[in-house]
Amino acid sequence: MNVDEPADVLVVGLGPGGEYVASTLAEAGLSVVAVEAELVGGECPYWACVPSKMMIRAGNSLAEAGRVPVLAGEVDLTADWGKVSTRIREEATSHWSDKAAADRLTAKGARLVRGRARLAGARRVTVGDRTFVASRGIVLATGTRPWVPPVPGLKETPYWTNQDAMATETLPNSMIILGGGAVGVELAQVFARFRCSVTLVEGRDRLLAQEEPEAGQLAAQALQTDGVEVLTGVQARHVAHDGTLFTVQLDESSEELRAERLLVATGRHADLAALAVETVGLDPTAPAVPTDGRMRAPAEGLWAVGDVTGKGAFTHVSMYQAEIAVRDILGPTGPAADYRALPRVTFTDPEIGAVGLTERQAREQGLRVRTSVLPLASSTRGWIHGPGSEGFIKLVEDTDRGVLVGATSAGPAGGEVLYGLNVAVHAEVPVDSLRHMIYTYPTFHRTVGAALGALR
Ligand SMILES: Cc1cc2nc3c(=O)[nH]c(=O)nc-3n(C[C@H](O)[C@H](O)[C@H](O)COP(=O)(O)OP(=O)(O)OC[C@H]3O[C@@H](n4cnc5c(N)ncnc54)[C@H](O)[C@@H]3O)c2cc1C
Ligand SMILES: NC(=O)c1ccc[n+]([C@@H]2O[C@H](COP(=O)([O-])OP(=O)(O)OC[C@H]3O[C@@H](n4cnc5c(N)ncnc54)[C@H](O)[C@@H]3O)[C@@H](O)[C@H]2O)c1
Repeated sequence: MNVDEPADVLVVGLGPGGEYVASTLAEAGLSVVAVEAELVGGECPYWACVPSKMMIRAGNSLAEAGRVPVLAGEVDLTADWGKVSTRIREEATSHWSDKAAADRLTAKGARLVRGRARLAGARRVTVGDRTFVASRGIVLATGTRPWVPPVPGLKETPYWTNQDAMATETLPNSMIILGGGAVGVELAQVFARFRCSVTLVEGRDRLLAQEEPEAGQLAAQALQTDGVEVLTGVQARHVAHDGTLFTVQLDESSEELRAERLLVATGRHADLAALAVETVGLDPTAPAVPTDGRMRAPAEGLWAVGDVTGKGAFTHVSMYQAEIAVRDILGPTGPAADYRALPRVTFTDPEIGAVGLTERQAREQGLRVRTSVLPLASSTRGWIHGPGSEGFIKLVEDTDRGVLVGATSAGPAGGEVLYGLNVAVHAEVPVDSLRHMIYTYPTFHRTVGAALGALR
């Protein structure tokens, strides 16, 4: 007969959020059982942020070299994907081994259990035929999986998800990407820069649909400059694979796309049914685990952090929430989770950084707003920079309070320029104060000063 195995805290899923919670609580002396079905570290280091940003760094170096003839002379350029895939295999993922991460976790005192966990009532979890019981509670940090749309034929084909794209040692000559969110646009640009012929299909009327319309337009222009065919406002109606090529039929047209590979980047979903959340009274069909400001879920002894909470599928959100959950468990508690100044960066070239609300979201919330949009090219730094200086600063001000509630900084280093805007939105720095700040000359971020003056 199996005996219940006790712990203070059970952590289910060891992506960035779960790993932080498990190791910090163990280091603080709690008895922690940490359960992981795949790799300790989760999506980010092996299949997502880190390898994709390595690809982007490589693609950007090609693009920058391509700008040399305008600025500095001649280059003889040969793109070699082997260098990228070797770096991902050897430097980033150690051949997709989590030994270092697992050792780091257990060295801090957590007990690592490998397997897929299911909830089994309050404070109870099963992994295979073992049952664990937590005296303090359970932290769910199980992330999301790719969401594959119900397009007829698609499921029967050998389509790629982000995992295949990160692991590939060779690039196809041609690729269709379904989905023009962050994954789709970042990878479309990388692959195109490595001479793959890419068609990007986005069902909504613009790329990066959750961001400002100007951001989507800029991303589309940048991709087209790199040779990507960008199709927006169209859905795949049927997908087939003949053993060599994919065929994608689009709606409202007789056009058929053909390519060697098909990457599905149509979003992600949390599988709450697989976690048996109904055993603790939660809805297994919900898109996310609901959480309060302390990352507590509405069930006894249950916390959730990361993508599974649906508060923003970003590693920095997961880490932020993990810290709040740890503080709630160990004490003393600090400020509650606050997503007003949620920053995000799409790492295309130009980078598209954004924080807080878009203009539309602000207006939908009933705020009286003033906005401004200024192109970087009109600034001294943009003009000096020359090729590759595309971008803009957009600001959204709540005029009643005189503070910025949202901003976008797109351009070279747009993700770094975002930092100042992130502080302004988070700390509610008065616009009047920002307007009288000194902005370094000649920087890209100096356009923020000009955009503040242009708020209408
Ligand atoms: C291609 C791509 C690029 C990205 N780039 C960025 C970026 O540049 N910046 C950024 O901030 N974000 C990026 N993201 C998003 C980022 O990867 C996620 O937000 C982040 O990984 C979420 O972390 P998490 O803590 O929720 O756990 P995850 O990383 O999702 O890991 C969850 C873990 O839980 C495990 N698990 C699930 N169910 C169970 C179970 N029942 N039992 C045991 N274990 C289980 C899984 O095996 C997994 O290891 C990117 C995503 C993709 C797909
Ligand atoms: N730089 C970063 O921080 C970064 C990079 C990559 C991913 N991420 C995170 O990962 C998550 C997943 O990214 P994603 O790009 O897969 O999802 P997403 O939800 O951001 O975008 C998916 C896109 O696919 C489109 N789509 C859905 N069904 C479609 C269909 N049948 N045909 C054509 N288009 C369709 C949607 O309209 C949407 O624009 C994001 O939420 C993001 O937070 C972050």
